[in-house]
Amino acid sequence: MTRDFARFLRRFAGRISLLLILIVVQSALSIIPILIGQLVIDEGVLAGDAARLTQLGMFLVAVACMHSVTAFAERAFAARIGEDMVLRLRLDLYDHLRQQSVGFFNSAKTGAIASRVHGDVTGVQRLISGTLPSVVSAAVTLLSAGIALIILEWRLAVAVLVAVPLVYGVTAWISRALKIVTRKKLTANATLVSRVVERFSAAGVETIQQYGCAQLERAAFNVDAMRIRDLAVRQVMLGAGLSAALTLTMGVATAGAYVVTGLWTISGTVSMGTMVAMVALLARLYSPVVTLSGIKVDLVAALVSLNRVQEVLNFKPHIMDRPDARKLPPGQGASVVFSNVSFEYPSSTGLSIPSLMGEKLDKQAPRGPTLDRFDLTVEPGMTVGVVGLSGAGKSTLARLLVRSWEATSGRVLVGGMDVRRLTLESLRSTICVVSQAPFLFNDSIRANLLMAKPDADEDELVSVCRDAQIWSVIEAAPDGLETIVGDGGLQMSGGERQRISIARLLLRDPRVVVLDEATSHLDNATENALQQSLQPYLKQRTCLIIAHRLATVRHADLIVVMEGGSLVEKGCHNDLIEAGGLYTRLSRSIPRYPHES
Ligand SMILES: Nc1ncnc2c1ncn2[C@@H]1O[C@H](COP(=O)(O)OP(=O)(O)OP(=O)(O)O)[C@@H](O)[C@H]1O
Repeated sequence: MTRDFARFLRRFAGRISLLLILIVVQSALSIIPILIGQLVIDEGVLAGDAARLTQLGMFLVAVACMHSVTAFAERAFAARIGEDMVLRLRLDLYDHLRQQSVGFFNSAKTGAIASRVHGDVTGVQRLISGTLPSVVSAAVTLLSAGIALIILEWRLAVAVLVAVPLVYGVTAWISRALKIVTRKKLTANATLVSRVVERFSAAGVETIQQYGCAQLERAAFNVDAMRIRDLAVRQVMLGAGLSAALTLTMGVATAGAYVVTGLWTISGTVSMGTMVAMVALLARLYSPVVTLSGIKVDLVAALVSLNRVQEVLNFKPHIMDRPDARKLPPGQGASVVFSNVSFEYPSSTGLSIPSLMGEKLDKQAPRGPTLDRFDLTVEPGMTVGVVGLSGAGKSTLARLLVRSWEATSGRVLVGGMDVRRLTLESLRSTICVVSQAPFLFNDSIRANLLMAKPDADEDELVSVCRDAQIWSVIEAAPDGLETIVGDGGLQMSGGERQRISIARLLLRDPRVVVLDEATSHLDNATENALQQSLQPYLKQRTCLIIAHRLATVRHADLIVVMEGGSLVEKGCHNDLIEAGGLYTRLSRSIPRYPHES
């Protein structure tokens, strides 16, 4: 972790060096007035030299001016560097998370990820722009006050040093306890955020209300919140205990210094000015120690945050471009081939970071094979219907195609190339999957559409919405394309969401289209109209239509029937009905609509 942080800091080496110089100058300037104070008493006041007094006074003013200018510059510069580092860290984290596979996000809790990107990064920011400059400043003050004390009276300096191991021991012991508590508190915070994000989503609230489990949920929230309270109190008590112990040590040491230097002054060993300067320096010496002990609390918290950020940055994505990955050559259609593909969803362990997953998910075992030696060839421009019982593995085919997961054995080919040899960017711009429950972002319909083609003009948007049979709905809405779809698109009906995402697919204009129950929420008439308007579009593309409703696929060039992850039947509608197998049973068990003969 320290190595990673050092590598990260190296990117800012030039500016950090400048900051360090500013801190050193600023801290050294805070010691000079004390040394001048000694001269003021001995050479000005006690010697009765008014001219020397005035000269020293002017010198003090000059030092004060320089001190304030450097202090201001140091603060401003530290803040700038700190914020720049945080920006870099946030972008690194964002880019890294963006590359993680679907499996990573399936296993991780959304709230836990959010608290890494926001809470922990803010913790690191405090480290960089607040804690680190304070540490350096306190250390430099400590050093310069120590040197000045040795120059003034080395015997007192030695006496003071005796207290150092004691201070160090107390600090180290409490810091260890603090580190554990801080880590636990951050995890507890993430758990609470995850609960709030999930339970207070529109769908979460609806489910809780429907099943009347609000009291149970409240109790669970209370447990999480109480845990944070207890840990926060323990954290503050440890920090306060550390400060109290150190303040007591400093108080005793200062009293001792007063008595000792006072006796030396009485016996004439040191001058009055030296005594005043020594006591002032002692305060300068101890105050950084107290500051450093306080900082230790922040430092521990910030280092834990940094560790948690690094943990994410060091987690290698499971699915990424190979070094020799290529783009799919341009062309019209693209074939899709599943060649002897077997697949088993792996256990959650290793898919994501344990501290993002929570204990239960981390212990989940694999569920067994989902696809078993599956073979299918879809020629360019062909439309293939995929049907089968729920859980047969139909949607898994789509997930393997876009490489959200990788086949355990066998090969998946698009345009004749193994998907593992294609760049993810090229693969995912070639294939577009519309699922049964498409996700819309809480923004306008226009913004959701423009995701697929940011430069699409108004005519294009209207045209794809007409083809997707959603334009009449948008036109009738008071805000038209500016209508906000709500959290997850929940202010639209299921069928409207599906049609908006089909419009988005049309804008994206991929070479391979996968419609995974993409029209399942539509009434028959609307589905028919949609099929009619999509026909010319789909004819030019390679198409996989996954459906339960057999009418959706009956006109496909080929229909494949899946059972338990294997292909059990294939043919056209009439052949399959005649064969009297699973397809026929499916056709009987699903209620027929009047137009399905
Ligand atoms: N991310 C996952 N992790 C583990 N198992 C999964 C995951 N996604 C799906 N499965 C399991 O894989 C099997 C096949 O799922 P899949 O979604 O492909 O079925 P399907 O045929 O599309 O079903 P449906 O018709 O109900 O949509 C199911 O048993 C499911 O529980």
